[in-house]
Amino acid sequence: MSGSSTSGPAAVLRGLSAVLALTGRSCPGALAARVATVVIAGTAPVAASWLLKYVVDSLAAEGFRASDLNWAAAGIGLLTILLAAASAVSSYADGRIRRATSTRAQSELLTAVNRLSGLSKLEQPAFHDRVQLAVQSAQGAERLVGAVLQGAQSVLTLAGFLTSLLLVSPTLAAVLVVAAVPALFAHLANSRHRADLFWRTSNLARRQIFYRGLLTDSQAAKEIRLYGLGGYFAQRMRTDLDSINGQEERLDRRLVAYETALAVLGAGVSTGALVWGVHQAAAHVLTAGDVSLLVAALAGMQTALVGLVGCIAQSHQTALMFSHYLHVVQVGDDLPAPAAPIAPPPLRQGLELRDVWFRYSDDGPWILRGISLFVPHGTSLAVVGLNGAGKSTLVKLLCRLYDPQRGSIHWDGIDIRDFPADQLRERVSVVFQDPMEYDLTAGENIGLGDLGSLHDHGRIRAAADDADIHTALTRLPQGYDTMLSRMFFPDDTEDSSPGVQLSGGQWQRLALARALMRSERDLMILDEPGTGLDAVAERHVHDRLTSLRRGATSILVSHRLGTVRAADAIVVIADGTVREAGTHEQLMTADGAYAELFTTQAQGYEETVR
Ligand SMILES: Nc1ncnc2c1ncn2[C@@H]1O[C@H](COP(=O)(O)OP(=O)(O)OP(=O)(O)O)[C@@H](O)[C@H]1O
Repeated sequence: MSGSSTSGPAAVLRGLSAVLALTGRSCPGALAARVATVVIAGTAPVAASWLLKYVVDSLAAEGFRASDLNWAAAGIGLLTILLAAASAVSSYADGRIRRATSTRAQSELLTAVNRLSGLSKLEQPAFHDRVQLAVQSAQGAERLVGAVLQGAQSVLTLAGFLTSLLLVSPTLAAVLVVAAVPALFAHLANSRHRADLFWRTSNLARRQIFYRGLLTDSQAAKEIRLYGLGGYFAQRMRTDLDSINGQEERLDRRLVAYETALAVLGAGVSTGALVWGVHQAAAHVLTAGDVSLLVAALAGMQTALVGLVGCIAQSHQTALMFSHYLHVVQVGDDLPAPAAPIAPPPLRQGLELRDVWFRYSDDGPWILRGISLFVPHGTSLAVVGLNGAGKSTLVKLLCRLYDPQRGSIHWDGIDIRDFPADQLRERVSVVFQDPMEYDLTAGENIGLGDLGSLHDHGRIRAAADDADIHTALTRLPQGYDTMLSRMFFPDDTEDSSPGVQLSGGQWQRLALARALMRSERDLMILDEPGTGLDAVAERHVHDRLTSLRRGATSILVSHRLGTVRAADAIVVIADGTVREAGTHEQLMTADGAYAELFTTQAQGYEETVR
């Protein structure tokens, strides 16, 4: 991050105005109430000190009558009541602002992240850091509002006391203002350093959260214990924390020197002013009331100045941090939107890849190097190849989670970049190689495949049947309503017993059922749907999928060559290119890479059986 572009005054002002606008949108009523309390709390101390001066001068005057002071005493009492009420109202309004602003900021942030159509931004570590800082600043947005309001209150108090002091002694007022200038700049510099430090250490902070997650995650616990990795990861977390703490410590140490010097300067100025005031009163240049006003102004101005400097520093720092939030909510989509978007039509001719080249980053290796192939409508294509050949990458390109750098993918002859990505995905059903395991009920885990049918028990059950998981789900304690989580309880139930966990193969079948909620879509893509299934389940699921895919356009990625031989066409991907293509029989006759893979697998089975 360049320091100048994101930590200059322009960035601070951008952050400030964005947070105030956000608060205005989130809770205008509470903000208005809080502004009213600022006016009361900012001006009441000044008004009280003038009333006090009047009382003291009256007491010292000849022929003073106690009844003359009744209104002044009542005024001081009223101000005290007003201040107390303002304090209570401001606590309440602050609570509302905190809840509304933080909720709105976080929801706008997540909406922005979710607007990214592709995966590439989310896979960049720097963007990750920004999102993490943005989440922190979204949660702390209300602190910035609080600091700005507190600052405004201090400005009002300062202005009031400054005017009062100007009436007593313009020189003294000028000395007090000049004494505050170094404090202001020191705090501003400090907050800029702090914001830079946050950014510099965000990678370390993210990593130590990762280690902490590993050490407390039940999924990771097996390997961590088996390989004895606990101490190792704890040590790495410690090293990262030490590094962050070391950098913070150095900054804090610099601050001690600053703050001591500033406190001594402030105390010196106040003491000098007081001594001067007493001498002036002794010489009858100032009245006793003037001295009481001077004492109140000195105390009030010191407090307001410290408050103002603190608020500026805090809002400066928080506003700079807020630039990360603004960066994320304003981030452009990682997939270019089509200039003239077309709604994807039902697939009728087929899907075609024309000389597709792809790599994950500009300086990374090419993963796909000129892939060309055609999947006619209503046929099945199987994709096979060694680990890392680029099969899953191809699947992700077909879903437009990335765009190829060269070449194009066509849906009935139309470049898929001309479709809005979400509309293309509406026409596709996919089981990814690493499907999600949602901490939700079994029924929801399936229904999520088609949100519109989330509560359609008939369809959910049919999909579970097709994925051969229905019977297992009915045996769960609450059937389809069983929570598949050890962390959360189901909503809207009295039941607070923890949910259950499924086996790896059962989760895999659940993911398959989720995809089958969309089985009527134009294109079905299955990336290793058999991983984790036992032999009986695999046979069963495979037969079911074969019949479901019949007449539909489908792409199946699999290492189990027994399951791909029925496909209408098979391609072998190697080194990012199509090494071979044809039917099972053609490829076996060609005696090339496919035949070698197939024979090796078949021999493995035969040897096992023997
Ligand atoms: N998000 C990513 N960022 C960078 N490189 C990636 C990413 N995903 C995959 N790769 C790289 O792309 C190459 C192809 O990966 P891909 O997952 O497409 O292979 P695959 O053929 O599906 O392998 P497997 O049979 O093991 O599932 C690998 O070298 C992998 O390291």
